[in-house]
Amino acid sequence: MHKNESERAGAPKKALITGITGQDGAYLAEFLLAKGYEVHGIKRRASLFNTDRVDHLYQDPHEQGRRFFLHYGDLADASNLIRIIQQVQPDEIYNLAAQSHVQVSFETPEYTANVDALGALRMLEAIRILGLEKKTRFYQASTSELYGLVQEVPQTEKTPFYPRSPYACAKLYAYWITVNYREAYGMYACNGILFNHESPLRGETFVTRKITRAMARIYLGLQDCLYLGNLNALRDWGHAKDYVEMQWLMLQQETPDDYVIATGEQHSVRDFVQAAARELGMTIEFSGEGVDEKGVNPANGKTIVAVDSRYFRPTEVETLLGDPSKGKEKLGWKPKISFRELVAEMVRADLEEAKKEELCVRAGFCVNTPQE
Ligand SMILES: Nc1nc2c(ncn2[C@@H]2O[C@H](COP(=O)(O)OP(=O)(O)O[C@H]3O[C@H](CO)[C@@H](O)[C@H](O)[C@@H]3O)[C@@H](O)[C@H]2O)c(=O)[nH]1
Repeated sequence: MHKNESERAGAPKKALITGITGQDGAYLAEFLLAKGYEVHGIKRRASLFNTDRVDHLYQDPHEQGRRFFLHYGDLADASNLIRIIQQVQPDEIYNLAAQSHVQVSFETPEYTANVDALGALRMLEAIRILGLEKKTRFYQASTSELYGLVQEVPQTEKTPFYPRSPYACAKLYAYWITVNYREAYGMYACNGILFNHESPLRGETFVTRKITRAMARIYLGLQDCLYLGNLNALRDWGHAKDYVEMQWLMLQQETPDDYVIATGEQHSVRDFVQAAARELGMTIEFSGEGVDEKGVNPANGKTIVAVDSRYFRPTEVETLLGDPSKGKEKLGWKPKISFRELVAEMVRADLEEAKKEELCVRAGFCVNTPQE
């Protein structure tokens, strides 16, 4: 495996993670700290802390031998990125920050392009401006959304792209600029084409977390109904914890390359709802086919899942299925956590959250939890 300057000098390797407060950032930071890295993360300034996912990694600035550092920054701010990279002198950069919600990108296309497309360019340019092309390895969080209107099943590193949202169009630029800087300047830059990856740390408005959170709340009587969009959408869902290992592996090779990260297994949104319900011992039925179908609880005849067209996208990605053979062969990687285990873990975690909420409600503390 590749050894760099820092390791040869006996110092810990340094990693810089953009998007460290997100799901993947948190798992990756934990993973790299366990490997002995010094980990630096960039977080955006907000009026709330927004560091819940990495709070357990926080080290008091007065402690000696700290290996975890957070810096204020933003992918829209080039001079700030240059300053942080100059200060940290990272061996590896993981560019995970993004406006990552596909539906939201239809409402904020320009912002999404600025952060997701130009943000990647700003990072690559910063490395070049600082003359770190030979030192700093770069990972770009690319996405299966690039395949959009799929041209081939399953999708591999060679499948043509057909983006279907402002988000995917921005990510298409980021993918190609990463390839271009690799070819033009000999940089060690890689794209991980990640299929959907979930966990209890997933944001609440992505469909899996929305489902597990709602089912747990319905189970405890805190919510009546779950409104969803396209129940027929098919996704290749893996566990985020498995996928961050692959992100790291990509930067440890002799030569840089692009890889699909996926499970090779596909399920529909409807399957996910049913799997979550099963974990809670709830049986729901979807009556009839088509978009107006309703999930009914046979125990009391109540509708617990209903379709709301508000969640339909102007252009939908109907089906995604990845072929991770290249990563398996070249990097010796394979996902360890099954679909069933993923759903079970998410449901368990959300049931714990819902129980806390129930306790507050019963004790008279009114919490108005959003149900988006
Ligand atoms: N969010 C959401 N999606 C819904 C809903 N109902 C149905 N869906 C469908 O569920 C599918 C998955 O939606 P998301 O969980 O929002 O994820 P995504 O659009 O596939 O994008 C995620 O995965 C990409 C990797 O392929 C990532 O690149 C992207 O950032 C995001 O994490 C989509 O087809 C969406 O239309 C709903 O109520 N909410």
